Amino acid sequence: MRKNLFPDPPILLVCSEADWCENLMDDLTQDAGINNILIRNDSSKTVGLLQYQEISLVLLDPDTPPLSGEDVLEVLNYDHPRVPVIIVAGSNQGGRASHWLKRGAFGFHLKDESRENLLATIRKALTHCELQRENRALRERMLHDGLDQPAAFSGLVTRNRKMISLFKYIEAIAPSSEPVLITGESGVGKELFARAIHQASRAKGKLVAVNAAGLDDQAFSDSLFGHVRGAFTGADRDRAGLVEKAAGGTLFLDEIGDLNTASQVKLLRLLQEGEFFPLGSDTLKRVKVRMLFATNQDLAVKKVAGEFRRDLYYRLCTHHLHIPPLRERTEDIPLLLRHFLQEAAASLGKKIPTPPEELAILLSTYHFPGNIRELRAMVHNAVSLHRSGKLSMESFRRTILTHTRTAPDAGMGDFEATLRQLGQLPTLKEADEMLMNEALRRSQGNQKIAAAMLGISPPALSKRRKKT
Ligand SMILES: Nc1ncnc2c1ncn2[C@@H]1O[C@H](COP(=O)(O)OP(=O)(O)OP(=O)(O)O)[C@@H](O)[C@H]1O
Repeated sequence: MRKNLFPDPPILLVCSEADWCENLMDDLTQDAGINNILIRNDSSKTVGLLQYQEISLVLLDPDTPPLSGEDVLEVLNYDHPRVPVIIVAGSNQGGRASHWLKRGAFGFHLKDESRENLLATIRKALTHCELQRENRALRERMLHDGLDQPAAFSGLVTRNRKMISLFKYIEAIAPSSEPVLITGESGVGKELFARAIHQASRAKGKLVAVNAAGLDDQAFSDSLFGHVRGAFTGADRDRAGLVEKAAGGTLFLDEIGDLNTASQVKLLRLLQEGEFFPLGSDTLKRVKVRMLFATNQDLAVKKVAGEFRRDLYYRLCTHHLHIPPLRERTEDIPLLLRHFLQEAAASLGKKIPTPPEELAILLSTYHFPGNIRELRAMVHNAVSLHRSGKLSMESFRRTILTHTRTAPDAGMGDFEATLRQLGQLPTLKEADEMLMNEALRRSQGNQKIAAAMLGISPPALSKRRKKT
């Protein structure tokens, strides 16, 4: 069976010291799972090879004959500017780091230095290349309209432009192994996005989801990394964790903003090194798994407050999707309404009810703190109450009215703040008129809905409008 090769495309090692090359290859395979390396002991073959073979990065010993290291580096930088070159030099080059960096090398290491530093630079260069590749793919994708894999997004109902751009972004980054952070208010569809990323990645492994909320460090480590027999009371046999179950696939960690600080350290190690210790074991395990994270909290604020590690924060943000709340994409409401009417009717074994035309308008006036989950619940509730004829708007009205009047975040704080900033207040008559106009604008001219928003009856609204 063909082994999984990493990285893909390979690393090119240009060096004529065969023993050193072999040692380095062993170390890279053991310490970083790097098993795709080409070796050339003749520097004149380097440039030619890159003409027909894609290469991730070049490790160049500048003393490899017959060309000078400076010449090879110059040609590589000129002809293949996207391929980073790391100089790995003999001790005769000690103290010449700035010489090589000024000439465009990505990094400089002496052969007899610790491997750890070299490994860190290689990892950095590989990430750099991957991000560059994704940026190019992203740019190309933005220029094209359609989606390559519409099936991956079939569960996400939308016609909003921002959402479609997010789908395109996902297609561009789906093949990458970098983490993705999905943010957005509760109920906007973060889990559905995680599923779409997994599907678009065409990964062979499974999608495994875990919720980090309420997990202490022991529960987190046990869930993710598993344990060995005797690790704690009751651990009567070895048990694999979710990371292993997701190997070759995707691990989706929801509510990442709630992760305790001890677990944050372990997660960072998993992300950076792909390594972890099962509970009670001192044997490192290594897996390849794509990691997705979701939260409805502002991680930047948590980072500043010292509740979320800075290094982990920056690692998570490599790719970031922010899903807009439903109130910012009201054009989706009619589509979602139809979708959930069909879903609810099917699950309740009823005929799909016809909604009144003004239902979508009523819904678009509401701020939906619970987003799509809230809309779904409203529709399921209305369909379960429905007997025959047109769908009644009553249950929708009641929910909206209750939430609008009682919600602490119904926008009244903003309104008061705006009022305080006004130099001159409007007269009561002017304020009356402005409010009525705004309600009618939001309700697309529907008097009944506008009146409900203002807390008066439709005849009262009509009377007041005649007076102004
Ligand atoms: N665009 C959409 N089309 C169809 N259904 C959707 C869409 N977005 C969300 N939903 C549905 O809304 C509900 C909530 O979605 P989901 O669980 O993905 O939200 P979330 O952002 O992960 O929420 P939370 O932050 O509370 O975990 C689910 O039933 C989901 O199927």
